[in-house]
Amino acid sequence: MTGGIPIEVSGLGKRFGQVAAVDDLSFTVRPGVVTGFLGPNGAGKTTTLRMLLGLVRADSGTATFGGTPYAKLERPLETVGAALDASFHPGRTGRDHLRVYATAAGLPRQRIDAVLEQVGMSEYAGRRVGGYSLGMRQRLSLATALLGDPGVLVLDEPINGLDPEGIRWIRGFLQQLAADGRTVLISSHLLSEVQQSVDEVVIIARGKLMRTGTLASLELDRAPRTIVDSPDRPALAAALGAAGLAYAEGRNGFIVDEPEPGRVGHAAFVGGVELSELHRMKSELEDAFLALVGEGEG
Ligand SMILES: Nc1ncnc2c1ncn2[C@@H]1O[C@H](COP(=O)(O)OP(=O)(O)OP(=O)(O)O)[C@@H](O)[C@H]1O
Repeated sequence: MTGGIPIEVSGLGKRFGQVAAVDDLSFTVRPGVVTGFLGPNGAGKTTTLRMLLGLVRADSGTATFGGTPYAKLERPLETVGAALDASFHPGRTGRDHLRVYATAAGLPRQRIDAVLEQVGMSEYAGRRVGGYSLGMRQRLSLATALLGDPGVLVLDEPINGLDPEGIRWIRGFLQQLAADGRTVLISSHLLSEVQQSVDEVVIIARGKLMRTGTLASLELDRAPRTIVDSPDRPALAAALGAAGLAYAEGRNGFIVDEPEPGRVGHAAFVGGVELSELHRMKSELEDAFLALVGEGEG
C-alpha cells in the first residue's frame, strides 16, 4: 500500500448550462479516518468525485491527491481505488471482471484472489455478474477498487442497497481500511446511513460547502433544549409564558428553547405547576444535518 495521502479540493467549480453543480468547493480529506461526503440528491457529490478522478473536467479550481491530480499520478490504481457508478459486463464472472482490470493495470494475478477474499466474494467469483445481487455487486466494485492496494479509497454510495448484514460488514471493513492508515471517502445522501461508519463529514448542498468537521462537532450545532411536561399542560404553558420562555408543544411534552432544565423547573415552581417530566433534549444528528442542508436550499 502507498501511504494514505490527503485528498485536497480547492475552489472547485463545474457548471452544466444554467446549473452550478459544484460551486467554489474546498475541503481536505485526511488519512486514517473514514470521511462521509454528504448532501441531498443533486447536491453535486457525484460531479465532485468525477472531477476528483479526472472523469469530468473542472471549470475552475483543483482536486488532488497529496498535490497531484489523478491524471498525473504515476501509478493511479495503486494510489487511488475508486468505485463510481460501477458498470459490469453481465456475462462476465466476478473473477473475469477483476482479471480485466488487473491485466490493464499490470497488477499481479494474486491480487485477484486477495481482494475476492478481502470482500468475502471468493465463493461467488466463478458466477456471472448478471446474476449477482446488489450487495454482491457492491462488494465486487469494492474489490475492484482494492486491486492495486491503494492508500486512498473513493467510494460513491457504497452502502446503498446493502442488507443489514452487509451494512454491518462494510462498516467494520471501512473502519479497518482507515485504521491501516488509508484515506477513505464515501458519499451518501443520508447521514443516518453512514452515521455509524464515518468519523468526519464534508457536507454540501447545491454545490456549495455547508460544513466540514467531526460528527461530534455537527451534533453541537443544535442548541440543546429542554423537554418538560405536566399533568396540567395549560398551567405549564402559562408558567412558561410568564417566565418568558419560548416553547413548542410536542407529543411527549413541551420543547423549550432553554438549555438549562433548572431554569424551566424554576419557572414551573414559581407558577405552582406539578411536573411529570424535565430533562435536557439530546440533539438529533439527522436534525442537525437537515437543518444544514436545508439552509443550502435558500
Ligand atoms: N452530465 C450532466 N449534464 C447536466 N447536468 C448534470 C450532469 N451531471 C450532473 N448534472 C446536474 O448537476 C447537479 C449535481 O448532480 P450530481 O449528480 O453531482 O449530484 P449528487 O449529489 O451526486 O446527487 P445524487 O445523490 O442524486 O447522485 C444536479 O443538478 C444534476 O442534475
